[in-house]
Parts: sequence; C-alpha cells; structure tokens
Amino acid sequence: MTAATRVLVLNSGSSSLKYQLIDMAGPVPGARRPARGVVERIGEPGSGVADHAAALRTVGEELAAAGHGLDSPGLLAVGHRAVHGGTRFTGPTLVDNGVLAEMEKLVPLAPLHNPANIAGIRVARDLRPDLPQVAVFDTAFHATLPEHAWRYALDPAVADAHAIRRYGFHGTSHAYVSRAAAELLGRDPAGPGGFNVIVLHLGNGASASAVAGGRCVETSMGMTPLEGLVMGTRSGDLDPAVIFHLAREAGMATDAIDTLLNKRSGLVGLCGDNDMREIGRRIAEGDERARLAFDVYVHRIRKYVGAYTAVLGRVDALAFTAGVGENSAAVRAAALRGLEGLGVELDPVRNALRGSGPRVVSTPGSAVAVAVVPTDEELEIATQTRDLVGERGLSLPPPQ
Ligand SMILES: Nc1ncnc2c1ncn2[C@@H]1O[C@H](COP(=O)(O)OP(=O)(O)O)[C@@H](O)[C@H]1O
Ligand SMILES: CC(=O)OP(=O)(O)O
Ligand SMILES: [Mg+2]
Repeated sequence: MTAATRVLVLNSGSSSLKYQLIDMAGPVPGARRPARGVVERIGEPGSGVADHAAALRTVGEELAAAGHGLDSPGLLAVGHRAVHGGTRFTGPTLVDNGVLAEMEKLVPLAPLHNPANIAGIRVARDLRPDLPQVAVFDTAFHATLPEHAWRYALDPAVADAHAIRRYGFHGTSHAYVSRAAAELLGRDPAGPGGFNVIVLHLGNGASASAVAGGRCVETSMGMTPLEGLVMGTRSGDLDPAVIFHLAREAGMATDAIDTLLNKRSGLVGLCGDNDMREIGRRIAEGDERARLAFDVYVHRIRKYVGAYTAVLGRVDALAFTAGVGENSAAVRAAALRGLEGLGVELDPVRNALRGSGPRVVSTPGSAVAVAVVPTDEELEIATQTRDLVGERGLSLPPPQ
C-alpha cells in the first residue's frame, strides 16, 4: 500500500478557490508541491463556474490531468482554510457534521468568508468521504489574547449575549511568520527571555499582531476582518458614530453601509485602486489622490507599530509579510520612517533589494530587526493537518 503523505489544501474565498497539493513525506521546509492552482470568478456571470461544487470539480480535473487525481491513494487528508472559528475552535479541527453545524452558526460573524469555507468542505467530503477533512481557523492563533485585549469596552451583558469581542484573523499567517522570523534571526520563539515580534500582514486584507514568546497577545482585526489597518477595500478603524451618521444623515441602509465599509473603502475608496503596484505608478506620475491613499495607509501602520511596541514593552523584530509587505519597499520605508527613537533603523539598500526568501532589511546596528518573511498559509495548514491526522491517515484502507 502506498504511504499516504499528501495533503490537499483548499482556500475557498467568496469568489475564488485556491488549492495546493503538498507532500509532507520529507522535512517541512522544502516540502514538495506536485500541483497548485486557482479557480477564479466563481458564481460570476459568464465564468462557467457556477458555484464551489463546480470549482472543486475543476480542481479535481486539473489534478487528474497532472496525474494526481482526487482518487489517488497518496492523499492523506484535505486541509481547509476556515476563517471564523469563534471561541469554539482554537486549533485545527477534524470536521464532522457537528463541526459543520457550529461553523454555520458563525456565518453572521463572517458573512463574506464562512459560507465559502463550508461549501468547500462539503464538496470535498462528498468527493472523498473516506478522507479526513481538517479545518484550520484564521482566528485560532489569537485565542491566547488576554481578556483586556479581546474585550471591547461594552456592557458585558450585551457583548456576551451577541458574541461581540475581538477574535482576530489571518492567524495562520501570523503563526507561521512569527515562527519563521525567530528562525531567521536564530532565536527560539518561546526560548528564555522570549522573542517579541510585531507581524504586519499586508495583503488585500491586512492585520497586525503582537507575539510574545510564541503567543499572540494583541491583534488589529476585531469581531470581523473590518477593524484595524487600512486595507485594499476595507476602511479599518473608524469612529463607530460614522455608521449612525450615514444612517441618519445620508439615509443609507445597514447593508449599504456594510458594503461601503467592506468593499468600497480603504485604498480603493480613497483613490479608486486597491493594488499597491498601480498606486505606486500613479504616485510616480504625480497623482495626488494616490499619494494621499498611500499616506493614510502607511500612517495607520506606523500607529500600530507604536502601539504594539508599548504593548510588548520590548520588541526584537518587525516582520513584514503578504503581497504588499513582501513586495513594497516603499510601504516598508514610509511606515518606518522616523522610528529611530524606537530603535528601528531600516537599511535603504537591503530594503530596496528584491528577494524571494526571508531576509533582514534593517541595519546591523538596529536594536529592532526588521525582516521580510514571505507567508505560507498553505504549508502551515498542511503541517497542522498532518500533525492532527498523524498516523491515523496512514492506516486508512485504500478507497473503494
Ligand atoms: N510587486 C508588488 N508591489 C507592491 N504590491 C504588490 C506587489 N505584488 C502584490 N502586491 C500587492 O499585494 C496584494 C495582494 O496580496 P495577497 O497577500 O496576495 O492578498 P490576498 O491573499 O488577500 O488576496 C495586491 O492587491 C497588491 O496590492
Ligand atoms: C480574514 C481576511 O481578511 O482574509 P483575506 O485577507 O483573505 O480577505
Ligand atoms: Mg491572503
């Protein structure tokens, strides 16, 4: 019997399905990835992919064409990125009907994300009912937040009745990157003296976290992925009274305000573009709106770096990750400009060098190391899935 060592990782977004087939046979860094891809524009008119079931059939066809069909005996498990785990799911979870029912209950807290995750799990399970399906939650890494960090200043009777609290997201990335940053700097994440790092995950969604000795102690996203940093299409922090004002003075309905803040704000709201590459091009041409969007974006990051420095007391490293964090030297430079007083000294030459792996971009004398650490949520999901399923998967009978 072939040893089952491969994990199929599925990341179901509202309109896309990303997949990677990862072979966990050898050492985790450098794990082989025999197949990967993305199905986009799910459910959009004319795309030919009606829903997540159709998308997963397409994935199955692409895998089969590459010689790694879903019926392959080498498949150990399917690992799913799941977004909202509430307070119920604080680690990787083997999915059964009870777990799916709990995830359904969390849909109101993550209406953009959880339905797609649930659909992905159901379809994968229908296709391979014999395989363990594991959910790895974005919220899980933030379960260690102390209550003074996760609790909003609301009447607990109201907050608790409605599950209102800070949960935090992108945790799989924050966990992976905080560990990889420690490794890059030759530090034991949870070793003596501890390793304190601020992780800046700047993708389309964006969030910051403060991690002390391997445990997350503060993070910028809240009850939903709307709070915190300025994002591609989300506002991040604003005065909650803005919402009452829009309702009363502009006559906007709740759903319209929700759409405004989640989909038509942030960089796209400020300047019409949410891609930092395009914003960089416009700034180079002297575009004032793009410049202002950039300035608002980096100012928010700088505020969080200051706040999390105070939360941690001592910072060993700042780690930039995800699409913008890994690729935009301009964002890193602007966000950290003038922070020498906090012991942060970016090296302009190292910062400007393009690279693909984890690297240090601060000066040798910088008290706080600044690192660029490419995130790898898929590898983290595959690792957690393999660790949970363990040898169990190896003894499963071959599929009928
Ligand atoms: N070379 C680059 N320079 C600047 N920004 C980039 C570059 N490549 C990607 N990005 C930014 O990264 C974003 C996507 O980040 P990513 O982490 O892939 O997002 P998500 O996983 O949320 O879709 C893009 O919208 C763009 O703003
Ligand atoms: C939770 C979240 O914001 O995810 P994404 O960045 O993928 O939208
Ligand atoms: Mg992402």
